[in-house]
Amino acid sequence: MTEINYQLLKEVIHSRPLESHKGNYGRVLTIGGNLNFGGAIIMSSSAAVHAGAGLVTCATYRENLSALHTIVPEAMFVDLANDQQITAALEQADVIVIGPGLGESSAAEKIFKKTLTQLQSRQFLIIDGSALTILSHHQNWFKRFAKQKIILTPHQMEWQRVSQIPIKKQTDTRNLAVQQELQATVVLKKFGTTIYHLNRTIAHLNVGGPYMATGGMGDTLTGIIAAFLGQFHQTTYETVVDAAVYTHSALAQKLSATNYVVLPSQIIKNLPNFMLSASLV
Ligand SMILES: NC(=O)C1=CN([C@@H]2O[C@H](COP(=O)(O)OP(=O)(O)OC[C@H]3O[C@@H](n4cnc5c(N)ncnc54)[C@H](OP(=O)(O)O)[C@@H]3O)[C@@H](O)[C@H]2O)[C@@H](O)CC1
Ligand SMILES: Nc1ncnc2c1ncn2[C@@H]1O[C@H](COP(=O)(O)OP(=O)(O)O)[C@@H](O)[C@H]1O
Ligand SMILES: [Mg+2]
Repeated sequence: MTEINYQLLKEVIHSRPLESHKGNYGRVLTIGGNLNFGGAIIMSSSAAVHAGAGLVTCATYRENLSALHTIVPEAMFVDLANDQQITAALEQADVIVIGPGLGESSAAEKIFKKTLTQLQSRQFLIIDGSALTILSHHQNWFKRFAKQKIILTPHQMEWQRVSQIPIKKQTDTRNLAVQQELQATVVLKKFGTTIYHLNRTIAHLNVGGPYMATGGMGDTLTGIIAAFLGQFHQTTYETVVDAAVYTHSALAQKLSATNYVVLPSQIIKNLPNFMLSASLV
């Protein structure tokens, strides 16, 4: 087991070459946000923009469009109810996030299955929130369609649903066994988040705390992981995932020095400054 530390950020976050453009920093597609949980996919999209993704497209329902564009005008929109638009968006993306606020309706199940079916081997897929619960009901889809480069970001209850391991019995040995069967990276979110990689290495997070316990905190993490995977290619993708998870909690910890609670939107706003500091040292 390795402890993730600040040193890792220096390996991953570099100054940008002068001759580069938005196409060099990742096309991120975020899928989610039903009527009740629109904020989740907006936070994911906004986190991706603020963590440096070159182009972010949010696939959500029309009801969320004006809120999306008010909060993060940098993000583009595709209508989650428009099959043709979704097909094209899935085709073009480098990194896909599915699940924040998606809900578990039959339409949500359909879009999850479509995403798995269309997934290309060059693409990264981050599965979070409602999509993890859908996955727990349809493990056969996952085994049939999924390719490598899939990252699951469950909290302990979502992991219980997917792995069938009760929260109290979620030890590294048991978690690793199921993760290896799934053949996906697993970011198990909790106090002391643990990341299980395909090569069986286990990375442990020793930053972050209860000031992060606000709805939307995990949704925000998905956007940071997506942006990092879209733009940082000088190390292995496992290292990039570790660096993204560390950034989310280390930044929250920094902000907690002067704030009783740290909101997802505060983390989002402070990402560019935090990343600049890491790129300079
Ligand atoms: N603003 C928005 O739009 C927001 C939208 N959201 C979206 O909502 C959707 C549903 O996601 P969800 O996580 O809220 O619900 P669910 O999957 O039922 O899990 C909760 C259950 O698990 C249990 N639990 C045990 N351990 C836990 C742990 N370590 N961390 C957390 N929970 C833990 C917990 O136990 P309890 O609280 O009862 O003690 C409870 O029984 C999803 O799409 C998400 O993206 C949210 O992000 C909020 C902001
Ligand atoms: N006590 C805590 N210590 C460390 N991290 C925490 C704590 N409480 C919450 N978090 C972090 O907040 C995030 C919560 O994720 P999640 O439950 O998926 O949130 P949501 O679905 O509401 O966006 C995770 O990254 C988790 O590690
Ligand atoms: Mg969540």
